[in-house]
Amino acid sequence: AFPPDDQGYHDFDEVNQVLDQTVADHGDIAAKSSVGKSFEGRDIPVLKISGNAGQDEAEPEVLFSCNQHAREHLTTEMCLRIINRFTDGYASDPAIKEIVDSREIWIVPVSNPDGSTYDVESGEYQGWRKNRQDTGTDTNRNWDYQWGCCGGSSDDPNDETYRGSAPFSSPEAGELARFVDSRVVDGVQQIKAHIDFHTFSELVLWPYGYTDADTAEGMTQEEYDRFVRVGTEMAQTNGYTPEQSSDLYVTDGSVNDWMWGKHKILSFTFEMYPSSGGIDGFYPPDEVIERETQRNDAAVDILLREAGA
Ligand SMILES: NS(=O)(=O)N[C@@H](CCC(=O)O)C(=O)O
Ligand SMILES: [Zn+2]
Repeated sequence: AFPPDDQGYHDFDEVNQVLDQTVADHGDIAAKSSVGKSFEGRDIPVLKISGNAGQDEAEPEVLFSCNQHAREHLTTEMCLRIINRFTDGYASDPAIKEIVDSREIWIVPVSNPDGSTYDVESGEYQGWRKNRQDTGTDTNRNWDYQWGCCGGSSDDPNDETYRGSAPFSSPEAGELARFVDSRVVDGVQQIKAHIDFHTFSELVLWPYGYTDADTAEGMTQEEYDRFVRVGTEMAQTNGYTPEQSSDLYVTDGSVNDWMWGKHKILSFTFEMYPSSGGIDGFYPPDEVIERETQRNDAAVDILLREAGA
């Protein structure tokens, strides 16, 4: 459970209660399932939001994933904002209804349930980042694209950016990857766009992270220019800084590089509020949740529209 002053945040059990209530209230447009189990055996929930949610329809799909890093709890609230906005708004807002009826939206509010739970269960924040496998793996260095290639991760199990013993050695990354692989239908990946939400620094990041170069194998100038255009357009709505993720620092084995490198999914990382800070930057007071999640509503709509372009 979160500390008394931060009850506005949802712990893992509370997230599952929200998801179950959402399906109970909006069963025609919301369906809950699991992408698989975490290291400690927790089901990693995914909510699908779409008209006729029970059927796989030929509509562009978009994935929003949150809380890959345990202490980045504001991101879980970001995923819950997306869920509430597109379910509660469906009956009353024609623009919301239009989007939900023409897309299949997948939301994973807690990608790292073991780490997230560990970080808060004592009632005091642990500052934990990784999963809870042995000394912890940074799942955002564990994806099987250019894994460990380029000095963008660590081979030391005690480091915060430990890449794991092998690509997808962490069940959390491996299971989410398997879910995305499963969205290849008749040879075509149905998921067209993705945001992995992180905190903090207020940035919109696009691949590749493993190299400083704009273009590389699997990324033409035209494809890069599209990332820049869409990333810049989204950043103009939330006031974040748009840049290639390697402009921040080189990362290898990141989710964005895999989503694009393997599946050509237009995949971004958003670093949310605050823009700067120390360890306290990971723990903004719950009073900012509403403002800092609604801040991304327009960017989310841009990506949902772009998925059909
Ligand atoms: N959220 S964070 O860990 O401070 N930053 C992310 C940045 C991700 C990226 O550059 O692709 C990371 O290092 O995995
Ligand atoms: Zn992060």
